[in-house]
Amino acid sequence: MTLIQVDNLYKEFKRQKRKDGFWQLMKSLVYREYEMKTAVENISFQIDRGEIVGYIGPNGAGKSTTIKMMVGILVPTSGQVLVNGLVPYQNRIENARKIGAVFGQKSQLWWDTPVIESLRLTRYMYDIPEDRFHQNMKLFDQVLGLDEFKTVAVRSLSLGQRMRADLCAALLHDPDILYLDEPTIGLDVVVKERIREFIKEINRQRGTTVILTTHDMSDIEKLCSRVMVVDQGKLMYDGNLSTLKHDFGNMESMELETTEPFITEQSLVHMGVSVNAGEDNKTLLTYDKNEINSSAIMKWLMERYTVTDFKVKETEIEAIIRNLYGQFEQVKSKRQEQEVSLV
Ligand SMILES: Nc1ncnc2c1ncn2[C@@H]1O[C@H](COP(=O)(O)OP(=O)(O)OP(=O)(O)O)[C@@H](O)[C@H]1O
Repeated sequence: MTLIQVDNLYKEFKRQKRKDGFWQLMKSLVYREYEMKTAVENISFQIDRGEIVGYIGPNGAGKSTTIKMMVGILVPTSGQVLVNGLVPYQNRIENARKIGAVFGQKSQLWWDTPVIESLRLTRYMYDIPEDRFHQNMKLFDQVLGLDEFKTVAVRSLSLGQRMRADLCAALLHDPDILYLDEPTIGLDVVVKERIREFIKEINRQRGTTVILTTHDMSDIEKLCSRVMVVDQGKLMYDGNLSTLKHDFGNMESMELETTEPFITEQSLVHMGVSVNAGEDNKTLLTYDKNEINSSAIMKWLMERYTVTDFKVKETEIEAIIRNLYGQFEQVKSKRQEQEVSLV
């Protein structure tokens, strides 16, 4: 069932033109010139109830602008967003009752107030029944370990504790949708894991729909079945992680250890394998697995070396994403060609 419907969403900002040089800068203090910046360009998608969607892209791609339009903070220049059947910016209060949001570094809690008091104030604001508040607090204690710091003032919390407290505040009123902007940024691995587990648990238990932006690809791998990639305001990819990996993660590497030092031979380079020799007879071979498979490389190796250890590794999602921006158009046109030839 569709919960969020986005059609041809477009947002542009008017901003002051940047000038280089001292005199140009002085002039711009008197004569202001403006330019339009397109942040989101005709994006369309649907999100169903219960999905966990990763919304990713490089800095300045338009992620936050899209989320702000879904939350109702920003009004689109054109196009439409419907969340739970409501236009968010026209129904901000009603929409706010059904959503929870955690925006990276900004806390929604009262800075000088102990966490528990902040959460009680949130309860009051959303008119949450007393028993529901206690049930939720029990779950948050169990999964996020709130007890550790709930009497501490928000200003004295560590980043990880504050993020955990913010998540509780965002979920206290049982929202249908949880928007998370960089939920694990700056956290240590243990807290990251705890937060990911919590998000999964909430999604599993309550069917909460989660939309998250992140630069941490482990968040995507561990949480999201669906990924949307935005670049320069345009939606470049919308699909599952395995298709993304298949289309863009074609590089594989082989770590190997030999008894003798490895010598790069032209025949291997001609096979399309790049060689990176390390210390202690350890070598890293990298190749496109759509062009050559690991058994062919292994056969080549066995004929020349005594291999004492080897490990084949798929490209990590981080490397895929790094290589991916810019490659979209190629894959899109390849797909279109395939579709045309199938017709
Ligand atoms: N209020 C604003 N006024 C002018 N330009 C803006 C405004 N907000 C965003 N932009 C511009 O719109 C573009 C998209 O910004 P946005 O914050 O949505 O990107 P993002 O993908 O969230 O980036 P990041 O990963 O760095 O948070 C950027 O070029 C940004 O400079």
